[in-house]
Parts: sequence; structure tokens; C-alpha cells
Amino acid sequence: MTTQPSFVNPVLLQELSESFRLHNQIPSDLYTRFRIKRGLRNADGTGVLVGASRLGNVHGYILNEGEREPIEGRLTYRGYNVYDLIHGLEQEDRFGFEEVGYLLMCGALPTRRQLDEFQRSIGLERALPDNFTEDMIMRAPSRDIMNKLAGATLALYSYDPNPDETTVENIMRQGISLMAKFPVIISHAYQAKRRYFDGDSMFLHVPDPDRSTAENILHLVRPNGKYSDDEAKLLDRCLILHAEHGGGNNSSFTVRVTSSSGTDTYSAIAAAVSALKGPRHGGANLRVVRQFEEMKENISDWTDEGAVADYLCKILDGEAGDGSGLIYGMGHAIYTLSDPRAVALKKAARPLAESKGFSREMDLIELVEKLTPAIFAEKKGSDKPMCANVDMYSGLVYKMLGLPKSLYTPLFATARIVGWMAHRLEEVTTGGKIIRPAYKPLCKSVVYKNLDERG
Ligand SMILES: CC(=O)SCCNC(=O)CCNC(=O)[C@H](O)C(C)(C)COP(=O)(O)OP(=O)(O)OC[C@H]1O[C@@H](n2cnc3c(N)ncnc32)[C@H](O)[C@@H]1OP(=O)(O)O
Ligand SMILES: O=C([O-])CC(=O)C(=O)O
Repeated sequence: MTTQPSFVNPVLLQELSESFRLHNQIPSDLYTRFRIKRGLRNADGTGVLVGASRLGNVHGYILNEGEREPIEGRLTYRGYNVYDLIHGLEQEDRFGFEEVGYLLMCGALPTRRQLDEFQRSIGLERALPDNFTEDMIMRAPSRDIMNKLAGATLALYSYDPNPDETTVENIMRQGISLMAKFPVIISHAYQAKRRYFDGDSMFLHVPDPDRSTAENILHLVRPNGKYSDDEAKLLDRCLILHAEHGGGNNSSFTVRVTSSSGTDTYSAIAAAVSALKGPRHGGANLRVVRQFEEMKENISDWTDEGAVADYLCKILDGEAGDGSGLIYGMGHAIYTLSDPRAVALKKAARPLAESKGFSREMDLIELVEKLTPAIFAEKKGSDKPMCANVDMYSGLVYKMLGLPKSLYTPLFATARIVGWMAHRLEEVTTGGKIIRPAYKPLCKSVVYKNLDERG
């Protein structure tokens, strides 16, 4: 696989970019002057209310006399606390991601018969269309599995006999099919990456209709296709924790925006995958891993609080890390004192870290979690509480499960597909209006000049 060189003249590129910079400045004070809700946020940082949803609740603060009062985070799916859902599954010692998909998309927990039927349909839908892996994945492999997943999702439109109909029945059918196929697509795309970009062998295992999503992922990704029940159950819980997060998160809102135009399921979901890839959203789980790899290379004693604190200051100053100034895995738009998913993942990671020899790594992550809020507050003069988010510990859990880094964000998408489909169903049936916010126009009228009269 070779990339194509660019034929765009570099001198032209320089000139175009300089012109862009000259004509596209928007001073920050204009945002305040025109009361622009930058990032669709109110002045107090809360999100602008743009819709209503019965899907769940992301609860991170209480508004008291107009002020945000920090609280421990709580996440509910259709009214059920995500902790209670996982606790129930633990008690019955069974897989639950499919059931959570049912709950989110349909609105209520299934009976045993309904769940059996749902799982049977997922099993039958797992296989990709004939030659899909060869034509859509192997012929043009990508070093980024999220890009391949978005492309493959769009491509599935061509194989659907009824792709455009927006009835509940048709979208539900498409949701079950995508939920079933995502694990296969990301695993095959990963195998193609191994073969064509990493020079490794490729193992194209066949999905098993009788196994759960988590079991299929481990079976499809691992060269020998083997895994333990504990490993598969842990992955199942990770999928559940990533399944849904309100209508306002960037990728779900993307589904809302695209669905409101009346477009098809494949287009809306491909757009959501593309949004999730971003490093400030789901792509942060990969950045977290890179951030810790870099810290471990540059800090000789990982338990030295002073050295770790200095490094975090450098990251915030853009002198370390990826230069963005962001400490990945920290901060959240809604959660203040804690992200319940990070709390659950941390709890699951600790015993595994002890038994698999990752304790020092886990200690370092916990140290960063502990030090960042005060360092951030001091450097930025901010009094906003800051907590670890879902992406802080997920990478470590996946690493301990032997899953490859290039699948960390695709695993997020494989879980979030059920939330996205539920939002699509809700938007199509209850949204009722094309989403169309406004941008303050800042351009002044200019008199047109013919080509020969310009500079
Ligand atoms: C699945 C998920 O999407 S979870 C989030 C995963 N993302 C990350 O881990 C990336 C690091 N974190 C962040 O970039 C942010 O905390 C976000 C994107 C998650 C939330 O951003 P916001 O909603 O803007 O958070 P908030 O309003 O509290 O931010 C206030 C300021 O602090 C900055 N900030 C927040 N978190 C961080 C951080 N971890 N490192 C550095 N700066 C940060 C914001 O960029 C913002 O700066 P600005 O005022 O100059 O724009
Ligand atoms: O809610 C958000 O903004 C981001 C997030 O944590 C998610 O989508 O899981």
C-alpha cells in the first residue's frame, strides 16, 4: 500500500494559507460582544438546550442559584443507573452489552424471549456481505481503523436493499445489523493494517453467531482466537460503559444533526464515527496511551510527584505531549467531581494490574489523576473542578486484555453504535425540525473587481 504524493504547488499553498490567515481572524472579544454561544455553551459553561431525550441522563452538577455545584457523576440509561445494570449482570454472571443495546434502542429491558430473539438476529447479521472484506477493506487498507470503519459504514449502503427508508422498523433493522457488523469490520480492518502497514501476518477469523459481541471481538482479534470467560466479561462491561452519553456529546450530536436532514442511516453513522475519532472526544483514549508512553520515557522515577508535576506543566504549556496543551484523560464538559465510567474502569483495572504486572503503570495514571486538577487550577487560574474521564483508564484495561492500540477508539465506536442508533431513532421520530443554528456574519460588503483590476 503506497500513498499518493501531492501535486499541489508548495509555493501556491503558502500563498493560499497566508491569504487565509489574513482574511480569517475572529478576535475573541467578538464572541462576548455578540453573545455567541461558542461550542453551543452558555456563559456558565453549561450546554445550550437544543433538544429533549428519553435515552438517559449524564448528571455532573446541580444548578444552585444559577451556579454550578459540583457532585459525583451519575450515568443512567433509560432511567437505569449504569452501575445497577452492570451489578445485575455480575449477579447473573452473563454478558449484557446486547441487552443494553436493546434497552437503549427500544426503551425497556427485554424479557428472556425478547433478548433471545434479539441476540439471534444479531448473530445472523454478524457476517459481512459477500466479498465485502476483500473489496472494501483489503483492497484499500488504512493505517487508521476509524477511517476504515467510517468508509466501510458508508459502503454498507450499497448492500442494503432498502437503505433510505426512515421508518422505525427499517432504522431498527439497520441498527441491529450495524451493531452486529462493527466488531467484524474493525477486526478485519485491523488484520489488514497488520498485514499491509506493520508487515505482520493476518488472521481473518469468521464471526461466531452464537457468541456475544465481546467474545467475538476477542475471537476475531487474537491470532489463536482464544480468550477466557473473565476477559470477555470484562470487555463486555467496557462496552456497556461506553454505550451512550446523552444527545450533546460530539458524535451523538453529529447523528442528531445529520439525521435531522433526513439522510440515511449509513451516512449519519459514518459521520458519527468520524466525530468520535477526534482526540478531544473518543480519540482521547489513544492519546492517553501515547501521553503515558512519553511520560514513562522522560521521567526516570514515576513515583516522583515533583517530576510528574513538572511534566504536566510542560504538557499544559504545549512543550510536551502532542503540543495541544491538553492533558488527555482529564476534564469533561459535564462531569465535575467524577466520571462514573472512569471510576468503574479504574476499579476493574486495579486487580488486573496487580496480577498482570502493570501496577507501576496504574500508579502513574492515578498520580496524574491526583495532581492534574491543582496544577490546572494554578496555571489557568481556574476554579472549575476537574476529574479523570472515561478515556483515562480504558486504554490500560484494553492493554491488559492484550488488545492492540489501533483498536482502542474503534472499540469505543463498537459500543457507542447502540447509543447513536437510539439517538437516530429519537431524532427521526421526535426531532421534527432540521437542526440549523446561526453564525454571526462578520464580512463587510466589497465592490467586485474584474480579474485584471486586482493587485
Ligand atoms: C469520550 C469523551 O469525549 S471524554 C473526553 C476525552 N477528551 C480528553 O480527555 C481530552 C482532554 N480534555 C479536554 O480537552 C476537555 O476537558 C474536554 C474536551 C473533554 C471538555 O472540554 P470543555 O467542555 O471545553 O471543558 P471546560 O469547559 O471545563 O474547559 C475549560 C477550559 O479548560 C481547558 N481544559 C479542559 N480540560 C483540559 C485538559 N485535560 N487539559 C488542558 N486543558 C483543558 C479547555 O480546553 C478550556 O479551555 P478554553 O477555555 O481555553 O477553551
Ligand atoms: O459527553 C461528552 O461530551 C463526551 C463523553 O464523555 C462521551 O461521549 O462519552
